[in-house]
Amino acid sequence: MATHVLAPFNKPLLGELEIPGDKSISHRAVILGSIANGTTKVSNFLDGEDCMRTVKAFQLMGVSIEKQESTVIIDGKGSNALQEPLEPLYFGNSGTTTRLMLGILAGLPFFTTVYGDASLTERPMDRVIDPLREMNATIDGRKAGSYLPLSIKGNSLQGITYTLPVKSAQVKSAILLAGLFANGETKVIENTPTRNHTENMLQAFGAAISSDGSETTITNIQTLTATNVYVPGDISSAAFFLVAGAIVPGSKLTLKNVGLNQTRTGIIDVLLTMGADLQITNQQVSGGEEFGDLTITYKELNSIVIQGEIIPRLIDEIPVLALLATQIEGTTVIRDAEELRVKETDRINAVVDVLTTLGANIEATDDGMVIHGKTTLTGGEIKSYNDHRIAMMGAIASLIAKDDVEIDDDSSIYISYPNFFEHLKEITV
Ligand SMILES: O=C(O)C1=C[C@@H](OP(=O)(O)O)[C@@H](O)[C@H](O)C1
Ligand SMILES: C=C(OP(=O)(O)O)C(=O)O
Repeated sequence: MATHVLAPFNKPLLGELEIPGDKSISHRAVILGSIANGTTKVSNFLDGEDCMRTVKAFQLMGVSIEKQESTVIIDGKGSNALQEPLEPLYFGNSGTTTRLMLGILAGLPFFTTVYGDASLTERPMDRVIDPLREMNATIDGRKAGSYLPLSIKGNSLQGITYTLPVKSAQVKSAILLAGLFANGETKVIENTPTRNHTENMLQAFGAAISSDGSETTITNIQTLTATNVYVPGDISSAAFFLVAGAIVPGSKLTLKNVGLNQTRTGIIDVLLTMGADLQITNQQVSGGEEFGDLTITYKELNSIVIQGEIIPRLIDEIPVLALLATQIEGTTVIRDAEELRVKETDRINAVVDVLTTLGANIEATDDGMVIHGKTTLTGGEIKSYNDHRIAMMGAIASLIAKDDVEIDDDSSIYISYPNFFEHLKEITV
């Protein structure tokens, strides 16, 4: 537990940052590299706690995975070479590890038990377990198999057609990964598009997958072929510094090599609709994933309503977008974001609590929040709720606060952005 006191800064933020690798893509690179045949080299891998849970899980199943700084080398020998782990798999705080691994473990011919920390233990897993059971998976656990700890007895799986009842890329991914081991065709239909990194990476590893953006179909081809993966910077991490640049007068920040996959760029659309001065340069593509440099220059913004299809494209950015809204004249409304209630904490309540403590005018609704700006933020003692995105939102708020902001515990930040405070220091000199 590490308390962190941040003094107000209130001077322009200037500089250039290389944002660490994307968390979602890093998880998927380890998963597919571990079940493929051949050597997968993953560069710019996110060395965060969550992604290391995925690495450790495969190491316990006998896969050789070596890490040299931000490069990870996976010696894949195909899914048949995976071994029954001798101990329960610990997934820490990582929802992505848990849900994607359930899709893999359901089709492997051995027994596994999985568990997590207090937060993960309260997050719903029935959203993944229900469709996997339809595919003939044998999964059991607490509350009729809806919550961790869980046990999984690998089975021969059957393909299904499944329409997602929740807007979740983790659920979609779990079903598609199980589809790699299933007989026949597995089809996932989503009414609102969610991040498509699993589909892109399965394609890059040679899977038999096709997608029109709302219907994705996969068939079992027995083997995936290793390929090298470059992980672009995580736009969900870049979001903290995009907002920092947008709320501190006089700032100009460039964020290099940030992932620009269209299913993730909701924050860019929101900033542009609000009238931000945001430039995108050096656009490139690798492994089906777009990336480029983002430059944000401070400018007064307009309040807007954020709702509907854009929500899954910025779901993890909502805490810091709420902070942004406190610095905009008028009322910003966020709707259709009920998924925030089942993240690392109930992020609607956590955001409202933290920003209210700092003097903002913000109300929670069932599926979002309403923020009336512009308010001067005071300092104060805030709770991080053990949630990395809440802790980082609080740290960014301190830049414009009138007094010190004390975060009760900043250790969760290692989950997704281990060098966050170094970056904050770099631009506040
Ligand atoms: O698939 C992924 O990598 C993720 C999907 C999202 O969760 P849901 O699928 O639960 O919406 C997101 O919030 C999470 O940080 C990462
Ligand atoms: C929700 C998140 O991650 P996960 O679901 O993997 O715990 C997140 O990183 O904001």
